[in-house]
Amino acid sequence: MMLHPELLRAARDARRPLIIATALLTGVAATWLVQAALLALSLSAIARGANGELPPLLGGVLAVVLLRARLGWWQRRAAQRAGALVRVRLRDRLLVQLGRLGDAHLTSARAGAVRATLVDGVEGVDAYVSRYLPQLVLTCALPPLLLVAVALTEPYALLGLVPALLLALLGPRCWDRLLERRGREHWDTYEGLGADYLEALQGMPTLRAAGAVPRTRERLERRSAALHRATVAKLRISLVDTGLTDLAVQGGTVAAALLACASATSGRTEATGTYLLLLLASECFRPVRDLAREWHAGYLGVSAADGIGALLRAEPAVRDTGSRPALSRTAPAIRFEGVDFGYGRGGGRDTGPDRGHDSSHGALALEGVSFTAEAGRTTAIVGPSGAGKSTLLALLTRRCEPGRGQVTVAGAEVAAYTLAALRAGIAVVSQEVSLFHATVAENLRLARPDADDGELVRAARAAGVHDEIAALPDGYATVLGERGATLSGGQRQRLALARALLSDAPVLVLDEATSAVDERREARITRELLDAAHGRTCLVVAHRLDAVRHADRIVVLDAGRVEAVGTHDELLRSGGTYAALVAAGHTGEGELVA
Ligand SMILES: Nc1ncnc2c1ncn2[C@@H]1O[C@H](COP(=O)(O)OP(=O)(O)OP(=O)(O)O)[C@@H](O)[C@H]1O
Repeated sequence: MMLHPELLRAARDARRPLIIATALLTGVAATWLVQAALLALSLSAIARGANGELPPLLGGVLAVVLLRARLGWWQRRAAQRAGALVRVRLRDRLLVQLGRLGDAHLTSARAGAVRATLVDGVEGVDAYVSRYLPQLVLTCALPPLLLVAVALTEPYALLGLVPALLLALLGPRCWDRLLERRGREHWDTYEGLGADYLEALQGMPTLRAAGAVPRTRERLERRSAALHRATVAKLRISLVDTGLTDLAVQGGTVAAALLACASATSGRTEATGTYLLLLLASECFRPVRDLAREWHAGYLGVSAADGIGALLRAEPAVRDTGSRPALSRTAPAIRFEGVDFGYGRGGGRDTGPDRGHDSSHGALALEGVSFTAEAGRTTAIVGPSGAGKSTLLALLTRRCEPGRGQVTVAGAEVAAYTLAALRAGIAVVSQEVSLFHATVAENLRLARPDADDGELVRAARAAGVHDEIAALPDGYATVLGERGATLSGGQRQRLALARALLSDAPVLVLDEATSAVDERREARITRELLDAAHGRTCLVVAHRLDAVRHADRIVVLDAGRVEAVGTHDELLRSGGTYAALVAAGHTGEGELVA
């Protein structure tokens, strides 16, 4: 009898169908009792030789059986409705929460573990709520009433029934803690195995290339064996639990039968009373037996409940406390003013759990960063690897908060906007492209569902991918494989660029968005893109400096600080990091750049 607060909270989503399911279950239990009474009367009639009484009694039994079948069908339907409601609402809440937590959470949690919680965990909660809970209510309510009925027939029978019922209900509670622990271990192992499998499948090309497939297979086999052990350990406890319940049920029924016989031979009960006593004693244990069965169905829900609760209560890295509903449609200026940021805990502004920290906790990723990306212009950010370019973009889209200083868009601090408004106003294309198993056109229209075909083509042309789309078997109606697997890396990136161009966002951020495009095309695509994005404020981080030399302004970052700001020619003239980076690029060391 395990009650988990998280599961009870989930049950509130389906209060009405659950009440109906429980009421119908009570109706089913009532039919067993009526059947027991009718059978007792029938047996008594047979014993007395009153065969004439049998037809109506047996007809009654038949009617009760039919009624039970009907009630059982309704009950299952109500329970399924309750379960479906719980599943849908819980998954909705989890998905909303995952959206709130953002990608920062998904970098710390493993995708396979989140999948297990969302799919298998929620299925377990359904079984717990729709099957176990109604049965639990019935088990708590019915046996005490039946004991009263038994006491009225033959009080001595309680001597066998009460201890057996207490043992059946309370005995397994001794194992609850152990069972809970084993359940959690089992769930953790299950989640871990799911995450390992997903990771191995997604990383199969890399594993193959590295010749690591056999090693990975061995690791997965070890994980599978660990899951097997965890399952057996859990089952062992569970079987002790079930065994104890069965023992108490069988023992109690036998004790009740013996006491019923004793009271019949001593003349304390008539034939009808004796038969009734025997049948009622058996009915006392029916809910207990059914509860044990439903427990096994709902057990997964109890194991997953902690993980579900933790996910629902997790705090996002940044809080969505802003109230500005949208970025203006005109291109805004973006300003970084004295921004410090460090990864890790402590320090910084206290607006959420993942703040930039003070320098006492280690090196800052950004320190005193100040510059302006002017409205409607293109600003490039360059610097060696680890200089802080991606961190800067993460602060702009509020995936983290500055420890000191501020980032403003159109004069308002980024925290003043709602997260949805801020992110809708900034179209980001990064190195990692998300494409979905859908047509090319559907993938493009994610950014703007109402875009017409002409707009799709214009965006695709600007991103340098139109000709390749047109050459696909069904052109824009070609279905892409999962994650765009049927395209090359460069094609995927250019599709993502076309998608960003389609969006109405007044700010366009290209974070190494052309890294998979060959060098010859990169500069041309970047130029055409920026032409197409004309009128928007563009921030560009690019690996190869040829791609950003035409930017209106170039901000040079080095070790988290702004080293210089200027045009390509100005920066070349002044020497420094930029000139060194360009020189390195020209001597074939371009990969060190940006
Ligand atoms: N999630 C993180 N946790 C801890 N440190 C991080 C994290 N992300 C980045 N860093 C550190 O912050 C610093 C700046 O990283 P950032 O990714 O912003 O650099 P970058 O200029 O974009 O580098 P690259 O050109 O290689 O992508 C680096 O020292 C990096 O190791």
